[in-house]
Order: sequence, then structure tokens, then C-alpha cells
Amino acid sequence: MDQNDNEDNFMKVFKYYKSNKPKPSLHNVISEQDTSHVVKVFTDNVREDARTAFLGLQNCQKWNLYTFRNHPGLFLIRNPFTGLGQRYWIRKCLEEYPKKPNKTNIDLEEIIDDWWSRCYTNGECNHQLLKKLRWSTLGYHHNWDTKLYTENNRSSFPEDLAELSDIVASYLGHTGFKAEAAIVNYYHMKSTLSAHTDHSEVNLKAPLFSFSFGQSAIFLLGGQNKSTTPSAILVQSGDIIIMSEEARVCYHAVPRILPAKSIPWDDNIQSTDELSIKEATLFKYIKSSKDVISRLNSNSNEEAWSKYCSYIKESRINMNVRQVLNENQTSLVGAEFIGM
Ligand SMILES: O=C(O)CCC(=O)C(=O)O
Ligand SMILES: [Fe+2]
Repeated sequence: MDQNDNEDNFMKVFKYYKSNKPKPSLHNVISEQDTSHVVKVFTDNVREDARTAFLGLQNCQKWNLYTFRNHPGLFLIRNPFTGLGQRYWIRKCLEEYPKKPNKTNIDLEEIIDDWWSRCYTNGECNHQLLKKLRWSTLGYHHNWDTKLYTENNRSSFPEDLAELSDIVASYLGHTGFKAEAAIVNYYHMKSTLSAHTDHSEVNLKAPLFSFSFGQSAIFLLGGQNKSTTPSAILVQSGDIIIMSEEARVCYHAVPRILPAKSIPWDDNIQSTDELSIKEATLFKYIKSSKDVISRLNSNSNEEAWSKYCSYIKESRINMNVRQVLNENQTSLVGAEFIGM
């Protein structure tokens, strides 16, 4: 082994961006305009997906897709959401996804059935409890100790998030993708996420979809060991990062949260009443489109939105969606006998 392989260049960069004294320069942080690192992909013949409007997305023709010269398999879709769409997903992550039977980091101290309602008991905000939520898990629950998914630690995966992931996967040509597990990460202005690879999934060939909302972040992506110096990428509200192929198994981290430069969840807030749908034919996972539309629209009311707004003004939420099983595999039971 080359001596340099032992050197933790990832950690050096992580510490640089995490530091407060001195504060890091953001000069080398890559944004989508950075043509020396980023290449815009021209997607002329992209097929329109009739489901986009229901899930808070703009028409696929308007999406901006980028790849990274130094990171094969890494993609960025720069905010394809509408303002109302961002509000929908932020609210879902706060109000619905931390509810039982989903799991959260707070379970280690106390089991709370409905965290968001508990935070607002008697109309007042319990800030201490509000700040405590760091993650919730959906579908197959990631076991942080064993790093294993198991069949008896699984709940149903949210239909809307499965549908959203399916739309993005299809746009990129991954037609067989199945959303089976997600970690929803909740960050405050001083939070970080240290270097790791996501390798608990049986299927590491399937891409991973990472949806970010709220405040911005520096996202580091390195190589398959920590000797590779990572790139620092600016991730903003509404951005979707896709880790596929080589990038799927690379080290990554979030060393810093940055104040958002704009507020895209306030862009063009208008309700979408004119939507009509032939439900059964359009959606793959969602059973009731009416529910999705009324939820989307309810967030155009500023008063209804205000509690979520005050949370997201000082937080970042990331929904990290994975496929766990191989194609044609229906459960993890007996997985060791079918070629894993
Ligand atoms: O917050 C992010 O952008 C990354 C989260 C992540 O890497 C994970 O949940 O495994
Ligand atoms: Fe990760």
C-alpha cells in the first residue's frame, strides 16, 4: 500500500470547512456555474411526466441537470421544485415522517408518537424538543449499531416519497428503482455529518437520491477511501443529489450548514386547484391524489405555513432515499441463500 493511502485527506478538508476560528473561505466550493468542475447535461428529448405537478415539481423540461468532471456517477438536479412543492416536502418531514411507526433518534430517550404535535402542545412551542430531532427513518429502518436492515425492523414506505423518487429515477433512466428505505436528516446551523459511506443496502448498484430543503450546506464527496481529497459542493434548497455507479460507494459528509441565499419555498406560491387526474393510470404508489393536492394547496395559506417556516429558517432537512433489495428480491429473509 502506498503510504499516502493511509493519509486522511478527507478529514483535513472536513475540519477546514467545519472550523469557526478561522472561518473557511468558500472560494473553492463548487456551484453549478463552475464549468471547470461541472457540466450541464442537455436533455432535449426528455419525456414529460404527468405526475410532476402533484408532487410539487416543475415540468421535467425545465429541470437543470449537471454532472461533475471528477466524480463519475454523481448528478445534481438544481431545484426542480415549485415553491409550494418545497413547502409540501418540508411540512411532510416535520409533521408526518417523524410519527410512529417510523423511528427517530428521540426513541432512545422517550417514545413519542407524534413529535411535531408534542412540540406544539397547548399552542406553545417546546424549542428544546424541537431541536432534539436529528433523524427519522422510513421503510426499512437503518439500524445504526449493526448497520443492518432486517425484515422485522421495517414499516411501510411513504407513497408520496416513493412516487417522487420514481419520477427522478425515471428521468435519469433508472426505470426499475424502488424506494425502500430513507433517512431523513434534520440539521441546525451548527450541525455536521461526518465522513461515511452508505453500504448497508444489499443493492449498491441502485442509485441513492438525496433531496435537500431549507438552509444550504457544503457537501463533501471524496473517493472510496479517505485518502482522496474530496470536492466541496454547495447544496441549496430544492437540490437533488444522485449518487450512482462509482459515486454511490464514495465517502461523503456535511461539514457546514450555511444560511440560504434565497428563499425558494416562497417562490410563486399559488394553489394548484386546476389539477385533475385519472388516478389509477398515473400514479404508481399513491392511492389518493386528492389527499396530495389538498396538502399541496394547504401550504399556500401563510398562517398554516408559519410554524414550518420558522423551523426551516434556521434548519436544513435532507431526505436520503435508497433501494435496499436487489431486483427480483422480495424480502431480506433468506437473503444469504440468493447470492448475496
Ligand atoms: O445531508 C446530506 O446531504 C447527506 C446525508 C447522508 O449522507 C446520509 O443520510 O447518509
Ligand atoms: Fe450518506
